[in-house]
Amino acid sequence: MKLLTETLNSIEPASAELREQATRRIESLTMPHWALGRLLDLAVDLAGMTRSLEFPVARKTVVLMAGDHGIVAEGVTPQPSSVTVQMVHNFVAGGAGINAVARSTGTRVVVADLGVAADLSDLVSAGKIFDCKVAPGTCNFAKGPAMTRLQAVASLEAGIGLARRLAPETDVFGSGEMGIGNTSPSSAIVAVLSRQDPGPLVGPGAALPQSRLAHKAEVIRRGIALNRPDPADGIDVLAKVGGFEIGGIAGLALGAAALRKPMMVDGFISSAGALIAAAISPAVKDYLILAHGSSEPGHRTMARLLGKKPLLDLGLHLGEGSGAALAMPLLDAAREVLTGMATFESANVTSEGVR
Ligand SMILES: O=C(O)c1ccc[n+]([C@@H]2O[C@H](COP(=O)([O-])O)[C@@H](O)[C@H]2O)c1
Ligand SMILES: Cc1cc2nc[nH]c2cc1C
Repeated sequence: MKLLTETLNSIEPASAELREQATRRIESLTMPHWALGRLLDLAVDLAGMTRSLEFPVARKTVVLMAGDHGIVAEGVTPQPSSVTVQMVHNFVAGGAGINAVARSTGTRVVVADLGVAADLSDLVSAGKIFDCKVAPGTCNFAKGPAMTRLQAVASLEAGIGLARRLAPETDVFGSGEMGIGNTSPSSAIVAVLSRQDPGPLVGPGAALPQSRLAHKAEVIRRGIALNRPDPADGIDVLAKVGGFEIGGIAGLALGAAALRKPMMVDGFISSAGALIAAAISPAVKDYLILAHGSSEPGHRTMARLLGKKPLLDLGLHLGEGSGAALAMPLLDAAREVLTGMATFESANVTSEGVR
């Protein structure tokens, strides 16, 4: 609890002064007013987060957190839990979607076990993954809480610990996850925090047939009614209906914010982690960038609660951090615009009528 408290105490809002300076600089650059649109909004955000007009974004790290879910016993996913550990091996071997996308954008991928229901000690001792295992899978939240409050704090602190450990070699964090069943806790989290029925917030996840969606929604509805998570207490929501990798993502967001570093949020599950972080510390939102709009239906509500517009809209629903890795080059573009463009004055371009 000490690490969490210390981290929460050191999160400050983004700098209004640096946002203002970035805005003034942009208005002096040789283009019609705000002509590079949301790329410029991104530049202002990054300046405010990092307190610099020459914000560093070169070193990008997606932290891919894996965990298993007791709720799988309720038939909410067509995939067996064993796919989680199989995919962890695939990530380490470089053969997954995230590995391909990350290679193409110069993004490093690190893998952490937050709660996989399998023995990963070989990969841990070979230094291929971080061992942050809280427990081998959550409990079934249709029958009781997914985890204890202590375990929820442990998962948050594991994410904070990863942020701290990777910070010396990271300018921008990206969130990623792998966990068969994890769209169910994610739908539960957005339902609780938006105080809505889960029905419209439930989607196919990893290809659940349309005919099973009503069952999935009913299981989640029952889990919420049974556990009664308190929407005013993010840790309680995480403990009652969350997941270990979701807690890890929330912790990564808190840790990054405390270090004044941006975190690129991937899709549906990552956004559930971001929502937990924001429920614990609203100022964390200043350090979050929403990479893309997931095609899971509940993601729109998540984006609204986070107060963010996704950068990309490509129909992605893979998870793993793939959308976060894909959006990373936009940060380089934002930096180059702010630092590399000529001003009206330096380039001798008439600014009348455009400012
Ligand atoms: O991030 C997303 O937008 C996303 C949307 C749908 C599915 N996923 C991935 O699919 C898995 C969870 O799906 P499910 O159906 O088993 O709950 C998990 O490993 C996620 O990484 C991810
Ligand atoms: C193969 C596979 C890869 C994934 N990556 C993220 N979730 C996944 C789910 C499955 C089933």
